[in-house]
Amino acid sequence: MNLIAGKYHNRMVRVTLISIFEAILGAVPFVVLYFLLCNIIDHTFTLQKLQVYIGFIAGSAVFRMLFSYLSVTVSRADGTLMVKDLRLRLGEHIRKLPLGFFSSHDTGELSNKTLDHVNKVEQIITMLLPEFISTLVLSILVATGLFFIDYRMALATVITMPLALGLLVWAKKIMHVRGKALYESSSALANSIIEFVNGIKFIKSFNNSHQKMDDLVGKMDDFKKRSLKVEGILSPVMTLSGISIDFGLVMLILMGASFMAGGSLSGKTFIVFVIISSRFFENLKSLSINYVKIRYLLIAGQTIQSLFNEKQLTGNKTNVDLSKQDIVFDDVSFGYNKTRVLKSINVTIPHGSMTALVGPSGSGKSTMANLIARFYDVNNGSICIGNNKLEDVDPEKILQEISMVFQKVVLFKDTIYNNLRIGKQHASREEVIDAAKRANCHEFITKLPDGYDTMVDENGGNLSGGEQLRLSIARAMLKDAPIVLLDEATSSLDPENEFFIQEAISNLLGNRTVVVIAHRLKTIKNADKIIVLSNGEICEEGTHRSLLKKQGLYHKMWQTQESTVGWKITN
Ligand SMILES: Nc1ncnc2c1ncn2[C@@H]1O[C@H](COP(=O)(O)OP(=O)(O)OP(=O)(O)O)[C@@H](O)[C@H]1O
Repeated sequence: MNLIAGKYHNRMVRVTLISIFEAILGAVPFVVLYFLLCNIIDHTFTLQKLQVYIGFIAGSAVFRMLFSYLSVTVSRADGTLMVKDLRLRLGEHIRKLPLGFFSSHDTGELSNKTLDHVNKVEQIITMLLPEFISTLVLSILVATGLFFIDYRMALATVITMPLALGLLVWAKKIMHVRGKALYESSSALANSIIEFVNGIKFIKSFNNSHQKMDDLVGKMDDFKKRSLKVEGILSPVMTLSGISIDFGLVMLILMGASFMAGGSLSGKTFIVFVIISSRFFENLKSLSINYVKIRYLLIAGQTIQSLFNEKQLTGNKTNVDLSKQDIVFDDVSFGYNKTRVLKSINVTIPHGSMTALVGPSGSGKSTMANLIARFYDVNNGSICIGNNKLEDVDPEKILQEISMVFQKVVLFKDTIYNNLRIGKQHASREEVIDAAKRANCHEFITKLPDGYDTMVDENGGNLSGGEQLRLSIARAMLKDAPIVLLDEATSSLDPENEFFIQEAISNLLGNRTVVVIAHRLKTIKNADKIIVLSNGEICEEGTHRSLLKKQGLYHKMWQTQESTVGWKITN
């Protein structure tokens, strides 16, 4: 709970104290009721006493209302602050997790944890916990009072408690197992809904909507089944626990009657016990229901905690200069899982150069780029930029120094202008336009209905693939980072778009260190260095000419591409 409450931990103590005061005030009517009953039975009741009792009850009611108001407002306000802080901390934590975490966790699961589960924690903090504490303290106070009046009768009152407690422990266990499964089912359902909505275009294009809808209905059925299972088992247990609490009243009456028959209990004490205990039992029942609710919602807290337990990338060096430095792979091995994808990579990517990564599909080109951006940490060896081992550097610092142009461009539902400014948050309009011009975007942007203020549809639906790619290059220009990772993706473009993009890429080069993941060798013919990967190992490196001379894999790939497209080698 400490991790979840964060810096608002003390505020939880404040809410607890207010609830305790509220409970103490709640005990006043019980005490007054006790004296009133004694007076009535003893025939000592007077109007004066009645006025005092009414004064006490009214006074305690006013204070209780005040505390109750305080408890609600303070717990709501604190709860809202706490939940806001929790969401921010959770977001911040998730942001710093390695990319591998996201491949092994569904979007639905993550959105469920950050939205729904956090709401459940809020429900515990703002509503259930104050009420639970207040009822618990009140029950303890009343039980203590009853013990002072007559310990035998008090024992009779609580004699069925172990049974009720045992049932509650059982309910807790059921909650833990079935509740967890219910949460998992709800995450799976959320994930399917997100997948369905995001992929609707593809689903429709493959005429697959019925099958996907069936999957979705299946998940809904599973969720319904699990909910019913939880309810179906929990309801009888809770009812049984309620009955066992009520049974305490029967025990009380039976034992009271036997004590009275034996002459060791007065009729007055007997009546006091019967009346006060019936209120006491109601309290116990609400306590047990709240306990089960809290236990159920706490599973949400545990899932949030497990997210906090995920290991972030280490490294806190921020005061380092990563510009004008070589990138050095020293005996690097890496695998996303147990299978090794990169094996003993030793290579230097010289600063200010254009270095191309080439090789068959699946040979590890993108993986090498992922490691430079430190989306993952290496398993063996090290990657250094200058003298700085990446593992020691703050991951955010690394990302500040790197621009990335991926095949799959992410555009947000916002204006073109704001989409470009993601490269540099505080860029002026002039800077944005200048970058757009250098990335060959300006012309097509100015032809759009609202120019730079045109709204981009979600995922850039109203822009062509080539236009999206050029916007992505403009972003990188604006960011002006010393290292550029570029996934060359011009193969699917028409010649005009390809020309514009090649020109934009040339403008991006400058004196930056550019690492290009190349799919077509023609585009990287003039690279300063070409690294040829095969099956996770470097099999050749050099310039285009030297590699052709070697007559190795590069030569073979070049010939294959040449014969496919019909190019002529001009050197
Ligand atoms: N997130 C991931 N989790 C598990 N395995 C992965 C992941 N990403 C890539 N791989 C595997 O790692 C290997 C190398 O993939 P990588 O994307 O680096 O190759 P590539 O040379 O860039 O391929 P391509 O040219 O097709 O893009 C492949 O076998 C791939 O299946």
